[in-house]
Amino acid sequence: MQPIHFLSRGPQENGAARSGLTGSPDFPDPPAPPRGTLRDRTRRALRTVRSSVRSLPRTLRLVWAAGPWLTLGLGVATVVTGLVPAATAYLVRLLVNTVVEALRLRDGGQPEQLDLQLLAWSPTMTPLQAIVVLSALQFCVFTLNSAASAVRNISQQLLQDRVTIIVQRRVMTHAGELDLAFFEDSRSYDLLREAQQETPARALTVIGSVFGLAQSLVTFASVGLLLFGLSPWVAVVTLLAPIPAFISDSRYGQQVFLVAMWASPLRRRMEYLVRTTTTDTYAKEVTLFRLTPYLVGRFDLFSRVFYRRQRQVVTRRYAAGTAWSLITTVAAALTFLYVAAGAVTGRVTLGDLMMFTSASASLQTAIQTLFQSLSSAYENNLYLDKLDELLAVRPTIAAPAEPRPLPDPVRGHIVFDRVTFTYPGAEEPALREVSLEVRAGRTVALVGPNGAGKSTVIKLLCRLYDPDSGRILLDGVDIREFDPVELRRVMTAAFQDLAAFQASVAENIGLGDIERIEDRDRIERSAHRAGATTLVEALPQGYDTVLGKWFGGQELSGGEWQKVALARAFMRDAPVLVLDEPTAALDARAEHDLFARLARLSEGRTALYVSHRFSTVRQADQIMVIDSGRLIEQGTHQELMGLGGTYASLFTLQASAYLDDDDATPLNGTSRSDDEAEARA
Ligand SMILES: Nc1ncnc2c1ncn2[C@@H]1O[C@H](COP(=O)(O)OP(=O)(O)OP(=O)(O)O)[C@@H](O)[C@H]1O
Repeated sequence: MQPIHFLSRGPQENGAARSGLTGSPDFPDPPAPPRGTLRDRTRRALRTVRSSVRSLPRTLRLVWAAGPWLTLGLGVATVVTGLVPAATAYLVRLLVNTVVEALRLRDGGQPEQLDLQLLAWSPTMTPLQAIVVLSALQFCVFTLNSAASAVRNISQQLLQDRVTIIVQRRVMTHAGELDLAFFEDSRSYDLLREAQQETPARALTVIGSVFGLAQSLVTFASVGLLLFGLSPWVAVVTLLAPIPAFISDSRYGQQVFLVAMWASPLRRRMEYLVRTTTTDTYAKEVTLFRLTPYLVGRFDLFSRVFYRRQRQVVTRRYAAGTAWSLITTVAAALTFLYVAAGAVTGRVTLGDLMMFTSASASLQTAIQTLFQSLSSAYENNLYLDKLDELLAVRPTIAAPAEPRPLPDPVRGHIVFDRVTFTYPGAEEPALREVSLEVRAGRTVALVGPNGAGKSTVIKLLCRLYDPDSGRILLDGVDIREFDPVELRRVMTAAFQDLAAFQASVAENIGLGDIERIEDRDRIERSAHRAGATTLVEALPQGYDTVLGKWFGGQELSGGEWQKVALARAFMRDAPVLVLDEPTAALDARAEHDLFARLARLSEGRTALYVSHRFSTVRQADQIMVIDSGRLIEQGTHQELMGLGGTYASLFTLQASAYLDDDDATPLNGTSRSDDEAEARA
């Protein structure tokens, strides 16, 4: 996996306090962007502009991919609404000048050349007629503006939904290609959360800022031109006045983002606490142990720290913004004074003054929107970077350039050749120099104390991870030479921490071979092999019964879910069957029945299973005992009992739990094994 550079661990991630429940909510200041001199700030503001402008094509590509027609609609509406302020201001000028002329004529003045370029085609037009035409034009402009606003709102809203869908879809598809290791790393979890939750929520602001930028640019250019015609320096002052506010805002925009990233671990804890009090899996214990007040208390603790920080940044940002925008207000007042004075001395007409009033107000708004959009585009850009960062994470377990075709048929001969493996971030290897051989068609049981490395063997075999050293061979070929997708096609598995899909029984089983999800015969056969037929038949709608509470379905017991998951594993015609404690929740009879039939069920497949129940383990063709990441014993039940080692002691320990204490054989198992056997018994 590529290193994730940005996501520095928050303070809670360091040291001992990594628990989601305990630990200090100490939340030192996030890194503040350096204050620097005015020059530094200006440079930073320019960087913001450059970065925002550079990000535009990417954002536009995203929006375009979401809906080309909607984007076009939004584009046209943006240009139209962008031109409206200039058109309105210009019409106001013509209208006021015409009214002044009409009043002059009424008072007996001589007709003057009306400054009505628009009406030049009809020099004979009276002022009254001109007023009617201008009012009609004004009406057209307003109507056009309303229509354009409607188009803009519709396309913006729809585009927002489309962008959200597209981003979520991309994240889903990409997450499906990533390694298991990615999901087991808390930093990746943050990245995934940012990309998946923040980015779609940013869709509105992304679109808003891009098109807001475009609209204000159009207004800026058209109104700027009008003002320039009136007085160049008025235009320049009006255009430059909002820049200080922008420089201030670009600093805070960056800080808001930094705070959000810094608070990510904190928010993850808050989300976790919400989940513990609102999710069914926790409900029993939370109620029984009366944990809610404690959990809510923890939530309060984290949320206070989070909120305090947010409040600080948000207030500072907007207070500073308002203070700086005073400069803009002062400049606006001065220019207004100048133009008004010009109207009194006759340097400009009354129409010019009205046009200036209307135009400068629109220009101020346009420039502010322009700068805000730049800041916001910059901020959104940082969030979109998160999405890109996620999409750039490549699985380390990828197909080789020229994958080797799988043997046809796959026999299922498995060899671990001095395999050592350490989990990412772990200090000790989970497996050390493990060498083992499972001959094709055999049923092999992996046993050993908790944390011994049994599941790790299974994960490596399914190529969810790659070993640090050593090789894993399938039918004599290193599994890294195959395409992992092809490799997993020849394996089927059931795990203890099974996936309970909120779907019908048939679908839950059919997902084991997605191409045959409609094949009811096969689904029923798989259920039969897993010993789930009686269970399914007792359900109200049989195979069509929806399971799980999410969508109002029927809840199953742990063991019943396991039977369904087992049936799913049997759906696939895979030569290698892997069962990682899939029977821990089954009752003794169900498990016994399953393993008694396993050899037949596996139908010549290689079956590798992990179990802590020695009564079933003994039926395996071969038993491998793993302890502390090493293979320490292997053989049949008889051979291992004869050996009198760990297996024999664990077996005897478990058997003795069913007998009187007096009958129990003295043991020499490790203390971990003792705990485990006690728990299992
Ligand atoms: N995702 C992981 N990241 C880091 N360490 C892990 C991870 N999964 C397991 N380990 C560690 O690797 C070691 C072997 O774990 P493994 O799950 O293979 O044990 P196991 O024999 O299957 O145990 P159990 O009987 O409890 O299921 C343990 O010390 C465990 O803490």
